[in-house]
Amino acid sequence: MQTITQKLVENTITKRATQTHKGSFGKILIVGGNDQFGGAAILNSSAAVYAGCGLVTTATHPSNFTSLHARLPETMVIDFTDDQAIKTMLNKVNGVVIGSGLGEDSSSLKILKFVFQNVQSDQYLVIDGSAIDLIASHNLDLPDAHIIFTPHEMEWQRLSGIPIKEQTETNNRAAQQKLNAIVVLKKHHTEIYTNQETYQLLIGGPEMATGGMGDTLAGMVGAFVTQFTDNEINAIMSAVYIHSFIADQLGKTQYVTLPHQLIKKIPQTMLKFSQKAE
Ligand SMILES: NC(=O)C1=CN([C@@H]2O[C@H](COP(=O)(O)OP(=O)(O)OC[C@H]3O[C@@H](n4cnc5c(N)ncnc54)[C@H](OP(=O)(O)O)[C@@H]3O)[C@@H](O)[C@H]2O)[C@@H](O)CC1
Ligand SMILES: Nc1ncnc2c1ncn2[C@@H]1O[C@H](COP(=O)(O)OP(=O)(O)O)[C@@H](O)[C@H]1O
Ligand SMILES: [Mg+2]
Repeated sequence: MQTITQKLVENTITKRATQTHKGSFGKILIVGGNDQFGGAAILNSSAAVYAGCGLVTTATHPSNFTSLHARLPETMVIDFTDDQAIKTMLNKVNGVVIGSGLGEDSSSLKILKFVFQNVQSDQYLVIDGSAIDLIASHNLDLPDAHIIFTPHEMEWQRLSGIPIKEQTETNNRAAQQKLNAIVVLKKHHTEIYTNQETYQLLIGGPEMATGGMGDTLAGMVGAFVTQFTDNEINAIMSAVYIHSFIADQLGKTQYVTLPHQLIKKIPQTMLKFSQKAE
């Protein structure tokens, strides 16, 4: 298992070129946040915007529109049951983040299936939270896309069938190969399984154990893979590293670190890393 190093992150978060515009830094569609879990959509979307994604559109339950806009005027919104609006957005974006707070009822399942039917093979597809559980419980086929799963240990148990106590590198790798997707297995010392290699995060800690912390990471991963397109694996590792790096910094003066506080620190942390590249 290889360690994710600070050097890798410094070399991934490069200085922005001047001859660019918002379309140069990724366009993503976030699909999540039902009427119970609106906070997940807010955290997903905020993390993506603060992590530098050029254009973010959030497909969510309409009851979340006002609170989302009040917290994050930078995002655009659509009703997540509006198939035509979703289809139009899927023709414009280069990445999708689906599942945080999506819920698991029949409406959530319909939305997930519709996105799977319409996502394009060259798009990044980050699958988190409820979407992972829906795939597991309904045995859904995966679409042709650049798929990145972000399960916590229980979600991974549901998806892979491997009980948490048996989630060894060998067992996890076998399940990852079957899925043929990148797996970010979130836990203390998160592990990332790619087709070639396993990477481990050695930073982060229990100050991060607050609901919404994974929703935040999913938004960051979406923003990084669509923005730092030279190397998708380095982009994912950088998102995972910076997420925990900020939490550790905040953890020096706070007993717990809240997802919305972490999100606010993303831009200044990215600047610091971008100034250190060789
Ligand atoms: N503000 C919002 O809108 C929020 C919305 N959210 C959304 O809610 C949806 C449901 O997601 P979820 O993660 O809350 O529920 P679920 O998948 O049942 O997992 C919990 C079960 O797994 C177990 N467990 C074992 N190991 C674990 C581990 N390493 N990490 C975590 N859990 C672990 C755990 O064990 P226990 O706590 O009982 O010891 C428990 O039995 C999802 O769409 C998500 O995006 C949340 O983000 C919260 C903020
Ligand atoms: N004790 C811990 N040590 C390190 N990281 C942790 C710890 N507890 C939680 N985290 C991190 O917080 C995030 C939690 O993700 P998740 O359970 O999906 O949250 P949520 O669904 O509530 O947003 C993961 O990135 C996980 O690695
Ligand atoms: Mg989660």
